[in-house]
Amino acid sequence: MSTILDTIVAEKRKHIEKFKALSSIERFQRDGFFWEIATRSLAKSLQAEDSTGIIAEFKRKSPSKGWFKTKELEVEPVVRSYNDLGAAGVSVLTDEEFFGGDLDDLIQAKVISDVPILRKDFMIDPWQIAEARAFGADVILLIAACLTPAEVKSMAGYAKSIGLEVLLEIHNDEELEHICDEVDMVGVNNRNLKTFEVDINISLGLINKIPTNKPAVAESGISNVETIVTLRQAGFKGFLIGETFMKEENPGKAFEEFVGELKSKK
Ligand SMILES: O=C(O)c1ccccc1NCC(=O)[C@H](O)[C@H](O)COP(=O)(O)O
Repeated sequence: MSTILDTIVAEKRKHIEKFKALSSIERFQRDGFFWEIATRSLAKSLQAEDSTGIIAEFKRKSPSKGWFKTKELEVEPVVRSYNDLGAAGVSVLTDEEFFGGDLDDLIQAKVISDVPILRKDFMIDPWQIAEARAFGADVILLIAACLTPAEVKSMAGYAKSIGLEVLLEIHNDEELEHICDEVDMVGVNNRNLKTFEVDINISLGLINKIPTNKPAVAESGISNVETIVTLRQAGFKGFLIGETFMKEENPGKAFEEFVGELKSKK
């Protein structure tokens, strides 16, 4: 039986074939801005002394929850709040069909912020990595469930060669084999991308198997500060949070209140 991840990846292949014909990797790299846009380090930001560790996410909809607000929800006020009020990084979903995203969201987020920007998408081709760099990303996500270990190594190697950091996402013990030197951070997705089930114990069960030189990021299903305290004690440096903020009328305000509560626990 095919899963949502299979469906997303199949659509992604079609999208890449169509758009690759319009702009090649070489063309992205020839663009005047490609090498000039300075990149920011998420790994460093997560490890800074006073970091909240929160990678706050902007997404308009998700396969598990549908639309959070409207198609028209603007990036600017939400990302400005994330940036100004304590996010260690910002994650921007760029997939249009399943998450309501847009590459323009990425470049807008980069321009109005000074924290590192993660392009969150389903990366299966180096062409998408060049595209991410051209549209202002600092970090890309590689999902182990979509790639072989050899593909992770070569795609992460290409990302590093053009100045991007790599967050590798795993979900189980088998996917630990995808971790390689070229990867900067390891994320554990608490959401089973096949069933949508979310369980924080997935992160807690894998943390001691992640190399200590790669900052670990817990992803998905984090809805309260107590969970962050638990994950931090276990060794996580980063916490990727989307729905908890995006489901609120004012995601920026929800983020501010969350960070206020987190700081009071320190
Ligand atoms: O969120 C989904 O429904 C989903 C379905 C299929 C593939 C990926 C999906 N989400 C991507 C993510 O992993 C989350 O956007 C991210 O980790 C933040 O999670 P959350 O805080 O639970 O929104």
